[in-house]
Parts: sequence; structure tokens; C-alpha cells
Amino acid sequence: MERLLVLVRHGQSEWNLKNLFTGWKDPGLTDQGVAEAHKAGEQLRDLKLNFDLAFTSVLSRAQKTLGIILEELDQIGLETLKDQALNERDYGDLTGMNKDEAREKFGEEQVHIWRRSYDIPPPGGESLKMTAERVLPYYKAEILPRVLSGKRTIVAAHGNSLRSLIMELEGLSPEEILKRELGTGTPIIYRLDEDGKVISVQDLAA
Ligand SMILES: O=C(O)[C@H](O)COP(=O)(O)O
Repeated sequence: MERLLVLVRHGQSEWNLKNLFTGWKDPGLTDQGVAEAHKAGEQLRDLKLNFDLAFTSVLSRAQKTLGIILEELDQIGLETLKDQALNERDYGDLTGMNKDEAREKFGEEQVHIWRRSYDIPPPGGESLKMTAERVLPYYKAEILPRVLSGKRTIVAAHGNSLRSLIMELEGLSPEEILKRELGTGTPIIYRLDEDGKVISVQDLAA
């Protein structure tokens, strides 16, 4: 039985383009983001992949990316579960701030710590560890059992919610996962064994 799990970060958003901390804000996709989502769908179609079930966050950039991918796969209307647990990490007081201006205001080092340390949250927001503490219980309760039952599953979500998942799937340390940058609109294909361990990983960015 195939146990297929595909993760995809949303295509470029309006706020990615403007270089703003986004977190739980809900900007739409740019034209480039729409194109990236189409390309992700085409890549999956070229691999002859399709799905029984989809998961996404409650944020429109992830939902729209998923919608475009499903359109490319001729799977519009696929059963889709949406949950806030898969949202981007909450960037707290940094939300809406330009990332370069934040570096000027708080210093390069501090902004890097807020963006890429494992357990130091930005002011009023979530660290990667806190993000993982909501993503992983949801994965274990809702996503993994369905993958293990043979439902071919796609998850369209966000840079940091997906980092939490990848850390778990690939057994990475906090240092290793924080070095991993996820491209917008780039699918990563996992095949799992009956215990949920990863048998193979195919990153379509590579
Ligand atoms: O929320 C955001 O601003 C981005 O989606 C991810 O940002 P990061 O690369 O600063 O973690």
C-alpha cells in the first residue's frame, strides 16, 4: 500500500514580495505566487501523482496554492481539511514590519535569532518550538493516521509550520532544521512505512 505525503509551501505572497513579516496575516498570492502554484501542480502531474485528501491552514495564500495545484491535477473539489494548527508561526509584534527595517531597528543578530532560533519567540509571537507544539499534535492526530491508512495526502501550508513537520519526519535537530529554507511553491514528496517512518524523500526544488 502506498503511504504518500506531499508537503508544499504556498507560492509567493504579496507580503513575501514586500519583505514583510507575515505570520497570521492573510495577504493573497502575487502573480509569481500563482505561477509557482501552477508549476507545483504541473510537477506533481508530470510525476503522475494525485491525492485522496488535502490539508491546509486557514490562511488564503496556502488555500489558494492548494486550489491551483488541484486544478492542475484535475482534482478540484478534493476533500480538504482546513485547520489553524497548520498556520504560519505567529510573528507577534513583528507582523507587518519590513524585515530590513527590523534589522536596522533591532540589529541583524537579534532579527536572525527571532527568525531562526528554535525556542526564542519574537516579541508576542511563536518560536519554532511553540509552532511545533501545535503542528505536531495535529499531524499525529489527523494527518498521519490517514496517510497510514493509504490516503494519498497533500498538505499546503507555510515555511515554519512545514519546518516543524519536516523536523519530525526527517528526525532533524533544531540546528539542522533552522538551516533548511523552504522555497515558495515547492513540493516535497515523502513515502512512509507502516510506522510512519520516512522511506524516501524527493524535494522538487533540488
Ligand atoms: O511569516 C513570514 O513572514 C514568512 O512566511 C516566513 O518568514 P521567515 O522566513 O522570517 O520565518
